[in-house]
Amino acid sequence: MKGLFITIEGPDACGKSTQINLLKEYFQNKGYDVVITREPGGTKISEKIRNLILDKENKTMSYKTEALLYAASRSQHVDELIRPSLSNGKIVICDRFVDSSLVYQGIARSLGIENVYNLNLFAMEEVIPDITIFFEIDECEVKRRKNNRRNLDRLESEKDEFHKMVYNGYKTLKGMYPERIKTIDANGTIQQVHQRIIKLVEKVMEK
Ligand SMILES: Nc1ncnc2c1ncn2[C@@H]1O[C@H](COP(=O)(O)OP(=O)(O)O)[C@@H](O)[C@H]1O
Ligand SMILES: Cc1cn([C@H]2C[C@H](O)[C@@H](COP(=O)(O)OP(=O)(O)O)O2)c(=O)[nH]c1=O
Repeated sequence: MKGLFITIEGPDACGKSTQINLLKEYFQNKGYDVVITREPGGTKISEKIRNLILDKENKTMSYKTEALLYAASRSQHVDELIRPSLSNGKIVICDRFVDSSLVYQGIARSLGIENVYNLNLFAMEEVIPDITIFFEIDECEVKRRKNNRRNLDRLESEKDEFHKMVYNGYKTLKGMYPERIKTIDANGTIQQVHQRIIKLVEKVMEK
């Protein structure tokens, strides 16, 4: 039995983890076995790689190194947690996955979508999300939500221009993979956004 692999994408602080927790409860109440996880991270080794990448002290890290580390973290995550969970018929909900690399490293860091995709194909092999939910949100609302946080990591501290490239990058990706990547309006209250996600997910599960 094959499970369901859902990934959540969007700009920093758009509300992904808040919604992932609600979605997990929703599925559990329906009796499903759910695994929630995140990238970079999700396993002990991948979390160590995460600390290395996001540490503000590592100012001289090259963009290529960054892309390779994200892919290394993903490879471990897929082999140790995601693939086995899906093989056991579980629903896996992951906060960011390959599309973050395509957008942040491929587009915003200008390494090229194709280059970044190829090295991630090596990392993920056949494990591609069944559905990717992209959180579309007003720039001002993201800033408000970000202000609720005290410590910004190395990538979050990038300038507005970088975050604009990320946001537009997601729109480019959506054009490339319209069947897999679905957009939801992430403005509004936590409950409003949750209901929009449920609607979308129910449609996917009907198929
Ligand atoms: N719909 C919402 N309206 C207002 N604030 C929100 C909403 N969703 C999340 N937040 C708040 O915004 C901040 C970032 O949310 P979080 O879920 O951590 O985002 P992400 O996982 O995308 O970084 C948190 O302080 C969270 O409580
Ligand atoms: C998974 C992944 C994340 N990232 C970035 C996006 C975020 O700025 C950061 C992860 O931080 P995190 O705190 O997990 O995300 P968020 O701010 O959305 O809650 O790493 C990449 O650049 N490439 C990737 O492949």
